[in-house]
Amino acid sequence: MGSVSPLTFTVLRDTKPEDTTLPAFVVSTTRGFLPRQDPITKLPAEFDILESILSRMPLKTADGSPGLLQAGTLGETVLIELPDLTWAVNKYADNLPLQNALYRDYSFLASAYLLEPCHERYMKGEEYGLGRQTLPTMLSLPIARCAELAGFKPFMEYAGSYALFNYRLEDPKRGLEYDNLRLIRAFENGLDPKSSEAGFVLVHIDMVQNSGPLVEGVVLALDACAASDRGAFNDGMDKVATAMIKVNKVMETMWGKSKPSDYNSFRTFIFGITSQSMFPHGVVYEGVSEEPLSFRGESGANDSMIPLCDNLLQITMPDTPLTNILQDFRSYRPGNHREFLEYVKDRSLQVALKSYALQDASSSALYILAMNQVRDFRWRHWCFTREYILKKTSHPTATGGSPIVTWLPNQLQAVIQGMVDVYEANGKKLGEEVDAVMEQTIRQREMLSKEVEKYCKERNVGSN
Ligand code: HEM
Ligand SMILES: N[C@@H](CC(=O)c1ccccc1NC=O)C(=O)O
Repeated sequence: MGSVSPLTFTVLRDTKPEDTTLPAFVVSTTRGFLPRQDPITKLPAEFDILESILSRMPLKTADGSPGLLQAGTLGETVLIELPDLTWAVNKYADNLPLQNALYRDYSFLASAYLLEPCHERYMKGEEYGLGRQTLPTMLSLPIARCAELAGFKPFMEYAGSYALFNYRLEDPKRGLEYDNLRLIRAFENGLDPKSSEAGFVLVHIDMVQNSGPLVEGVVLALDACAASDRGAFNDGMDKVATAMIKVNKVMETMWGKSKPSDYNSFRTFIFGITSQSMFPHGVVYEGVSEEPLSFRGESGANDSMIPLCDNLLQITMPDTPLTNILQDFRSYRPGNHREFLEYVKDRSLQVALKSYALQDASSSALYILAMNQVRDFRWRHWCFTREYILKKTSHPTATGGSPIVTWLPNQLQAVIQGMVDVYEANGKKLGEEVDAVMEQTIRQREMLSKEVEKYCKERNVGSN
């Protein structure tokens, strides 16, 4: 009676790269949230026509010549050339990493097909207007099938498609070094590795390649807390903060690798359906559903590193409609990522990680320093949003469908508040390093409030 059985979750140490019966995405201490093996680049021969359309698709193709999106002929090309290849998708049903590659490729084509008219208007300096409202069977049927097999919704996602399953190594021997990374698929100029589209995606890969030690730190902190092992707990928390320092350092390279002035042209193709003016009634997936369907678009909100930290550290978000969007985003990710995040959330509560940390001054300081990395990430992120989006476009919703001015600050203010609460609960006596961090944090809180107020006024939007 009374004892609660410990929750368990298996994090891979060996990613079993040759095993095609496991999904492409399984969390590990070595590759963290990256796929178990580098993404498949070459589809089986049955899909040659899909490959052909995708390689002709980008505004600028691999050989530098203008592609179908530049000519505005992608839609008609799909309708004329692409047969329904669902039978071929089924033929490879047992190979899950291959299904993931098919899902990536069909989702690129589906997004380009749906948003091509918006891109044309954007290039003429007009509003996005409406996208195509129907996905025809040669796209809807195979994407529904491979998405089901690979464990995704039938619309482009951050991990399974656009970002984390969209890189290849130019020289396999050099591994995941930034300069050795190339995109597999692109909408605009992304096949040129120096382009802003390539830089935008590849910086995400470069960050997530540091998530293995983050996962390791989280597992260590949880297990040590359960065993009341203070030394090991502090090591785990330190590992978490150190991994996030590295992630944040790489994040800073975004400014140089992807220019704010280039962002909005390839961005058109990564919008979703949910809460977007381009798809006011959803999209009809012909032959899949009588009712129109709606999915959120591409977003880093579907990355798993920050939700992992939120769940471990028990960061409390306010009870607002904005927080509901955050919860909804958590369903747009590989199944195993989702299960791991749920496990960490439940286990952290079960072992009362936060109160365990606050029972000891050194653990409290480490807890604040880990939170500080989450704050640092979200603050830089707010700066990105200001420079790449708010200063460049008045479109009110982000690609994932969240309100552009207020959503990110909802979470950033919550982290800041969490830090202030822990600092004050410790009588502000956690050493000089923490004092300096808190001084900066409180200054930032004021700056953020003022900025958000200014943008809300300018754009005539409420604060939540
Ligand atoms: C130029 C760079 C970036 C811009 C302009 C940008 C923009 C945005 C926007 C507007 C959102 C709101 C969500 C939505 O789509 O509705 C968002 C969410 C998010 N993005 Fe980014 N992002 C950038 C880079 C990154 C990078 C490099 C990462 C790293 C993984 C990232 C991770 C996230 C996360 C975790 C969220 C959810 C925020 C939260 O939980 O508070 N973003 N991003
Ligand atoms: N929500 C962002 C885009 C975005 O979030 C994103 C999209 C694809 C891949 C990574 C992303 N990273 C950042 O959040 C936007 O509205 O532009």
